[in-house]
Amino acid sequence: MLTLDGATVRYGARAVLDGVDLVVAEHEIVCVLGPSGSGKSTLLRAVAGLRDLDAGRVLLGGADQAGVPTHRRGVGLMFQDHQLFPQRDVAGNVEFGLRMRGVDRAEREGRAAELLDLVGLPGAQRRAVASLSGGEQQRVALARALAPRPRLLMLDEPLGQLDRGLRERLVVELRHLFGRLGTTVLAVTHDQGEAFALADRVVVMREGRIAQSGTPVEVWQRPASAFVARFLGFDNVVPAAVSGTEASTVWGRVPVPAGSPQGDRTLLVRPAGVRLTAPGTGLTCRVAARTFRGLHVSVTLTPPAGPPLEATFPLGDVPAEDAEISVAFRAEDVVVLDEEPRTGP
Ligand SMILES: Nc1ncnc2c1ncn2[C@@H]1O[C@H](COP(=O)(O)OP(=O)(O)OP(=O)(O)O)[C@@H](O)[C@H]1O
Repeated sequence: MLTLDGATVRYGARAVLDGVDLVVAEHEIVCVLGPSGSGKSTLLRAVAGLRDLDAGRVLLGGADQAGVPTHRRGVGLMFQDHQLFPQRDVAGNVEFGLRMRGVDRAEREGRAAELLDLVGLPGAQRRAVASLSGGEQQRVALARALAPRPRLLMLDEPLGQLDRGLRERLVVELRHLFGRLGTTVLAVTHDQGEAFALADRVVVMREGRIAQSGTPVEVWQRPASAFVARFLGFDNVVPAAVSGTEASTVWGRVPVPAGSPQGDRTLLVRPAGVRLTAPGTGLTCRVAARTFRGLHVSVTLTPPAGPPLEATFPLGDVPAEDAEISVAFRAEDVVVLDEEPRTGP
């Protein structure tokens, strides 16, 4: 459906999109994730034809899009800054793209009714945009983007403005809706929870390049690098010398899964992989902080050397603040990252 082939965009001397190769298959939902400024929006704008490439190609359905204007690319856009027309009612907004394409009135009205049903706003045609809640406006924007039946739907921070509860609900609805319609989706977000809930495949960007691409489970279980691990919120990342099923680290010896990469590496220890042991039998740490998080407690530990260690303990099994405790590591929650660590300070 969509192929980016060495896609490059420069501002001055700086490549904000740096030779990106990406393929999105028909019916696939791909979410591009990355920190602010990593080039996510630029990637979408390049695919939409809102920004020309300085090198490389964008192909849609196999056809090179160089010189093809946005409205002829057959893509639907729902962008952060792409607000609804406040002076039009809901139907006027949803039908906008169809009117531009000269679709007759009966068909426009039929399509608008169908889409408003789909997005959970049946019968809202005559409502004023200003009378809608943020979530309802987002649904109307989605119906508007879907109305012309785009071959590719592109979303930039689709749920960015909404509060967390509503976002979590809408993201599940969106995934069902796209599945039902068979829509191919390329979405951009800085919210990893949103990306993981929505996507068939997640693409993590760093400084204009793809740092990792994989299913949500693959990326979550095996971050490709310390950058990706930290971006996902894992802070227990240390250099390690791996030999067999053991690694030597600043936190002492840490068991690693069989078949892990060997030699000088970077190690990720998931917080769930830090467990309490009998006093004196493991790594002695001081409890620096505790944060209650529903069903478990996040605990920051100060080991004798090296960076703080993040652990999660079940409620009821939580050491007191300032206590000295002994911890060991569970191999199944340890990941030896594939990348070679950087040398130097
Ligand atoms: N018109 C422009 N002129 C100069 N630099 C630009 C321009 N547009 C974007 N940039 C720069 O390109 C880089 C990538 O921007 P982009 O908007 O693609 O990032 P992003 O990952 O979408 O970030 P965010 O999550 O903050 O929206 C940024 O450093 C930005 O400052």
